[in-house]
Amino acid sequence: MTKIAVLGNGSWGSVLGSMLADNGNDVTFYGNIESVNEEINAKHTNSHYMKDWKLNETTKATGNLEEALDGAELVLFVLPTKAVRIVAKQVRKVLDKTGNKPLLVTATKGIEPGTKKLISEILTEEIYPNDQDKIVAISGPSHAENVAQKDLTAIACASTDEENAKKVQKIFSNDYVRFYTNDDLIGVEVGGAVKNVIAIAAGILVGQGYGDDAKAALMTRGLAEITRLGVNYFNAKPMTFSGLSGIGDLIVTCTSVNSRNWRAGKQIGEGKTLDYVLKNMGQVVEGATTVKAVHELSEEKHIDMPISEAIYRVLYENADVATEIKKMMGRAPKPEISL
Ligand SMILES: NC(=O)C1=CN([C@@H]2O[C@H](COP(=O)(O)OP(=O)(O)OC[C@H]3O[C@@H](n4cnc5c(N)ncnc54)[C@H](OP(=O)(O)O)[C@@H]3O)[C@@H](O)[C@H]2O)C=CC1
Ligand SMILES: O=C(CO)COP(=O)(O)O
Repeated sequence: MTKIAVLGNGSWGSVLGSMLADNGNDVTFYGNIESVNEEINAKHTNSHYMKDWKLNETTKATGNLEEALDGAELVLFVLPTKAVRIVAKQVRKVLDKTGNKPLLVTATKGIEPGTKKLISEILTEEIYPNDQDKIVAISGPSHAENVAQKDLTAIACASTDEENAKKVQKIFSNDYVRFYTNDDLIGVEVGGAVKNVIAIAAGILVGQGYGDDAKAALMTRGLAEITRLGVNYFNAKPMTFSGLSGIGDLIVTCTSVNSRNWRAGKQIGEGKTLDYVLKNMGQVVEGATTVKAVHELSEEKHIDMPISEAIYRVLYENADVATEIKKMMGRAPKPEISL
């Protein structure tokens, strides 16, 4: 049995935490909404984030970070990207006081605007400046709604330290979720973060009435630009993008109604504003944040990211969707394969 603190009890946090408790571990959630913590403790439900579903009855929730981290051997970050650095600083204070050095696992998918850092880079900076090896990222095609129903799922777990990736693989795996180790921590995170931007684009195409050919073209060219960013800026391995955290996650997020990013894109394609969509989603739409970081990188490092740039203009510069699609299709002819 491993003592685990799960930071974030939204949709993915509560499902992963419950799954880890099903696997026989001692799980405590840390959440910032007292009513959610109270509901988990009293009824083992989380009705705002996961309707008609029950968590494992051994799980507990608290709004006190020290209590959640007490004796934790593994700390799982499942927060929105915008909250990771804030909470990581608080975690560092507690760990410095107790001397505890747990393994850190991130399930968050995003790139921080401004710093252009991935989640493992934020955790390294804020918690383990000299020990990136103690950080593992889990990422792959996995929606909370499916895993909650014990649907069959496969996820990558990546670390610069093979033993730590294997530890996480062992703790997280069961008969419905299979974890594969991967040594390309950065590549796995890039795929998971940037596919959210492409999923917004996939939703927009559906909202505009386009069909399957358009979706396939978008996903394929989307993967080309994810790979270009990963290899040229982050030094990721190209093969990683053919795996679960690359093409795998892109497929599920661009085709599933469970995807928050796809649903946000569809509404934008139908003419709703980003403000309206974000206010009414009630859950995090990471692609809307990550696209800012991708835009900064594309401009500063001259990395060709035409789909992400079009999404940035639609979301933040009031660009017209139909005009952006026309511009994209009318770009100068080019060969298919180029990094
Ligand atoms: N949902 C899914 O199926 C999957 C999600 N992910 C990734 O997991 C991450 C979390 O997503 P998801 O669970 O869907 O998000 P949700 O929006 O469902 O939940 C996020 C939770 O984190 C809370 N939170 C925000 N800021 C803080 C803070 N400072 N301290 C503590 N809690 C905070 C939110 O509260 P509040 O409402 O107050 O902001 C909310 O309860 C994202 O990066 C997402 O991409 C990855 C794979 C699957
Ligand atoms: O990362 C995910 C699936 O693997 C979740 O995607 P959404 O945030 O779009 O729901």
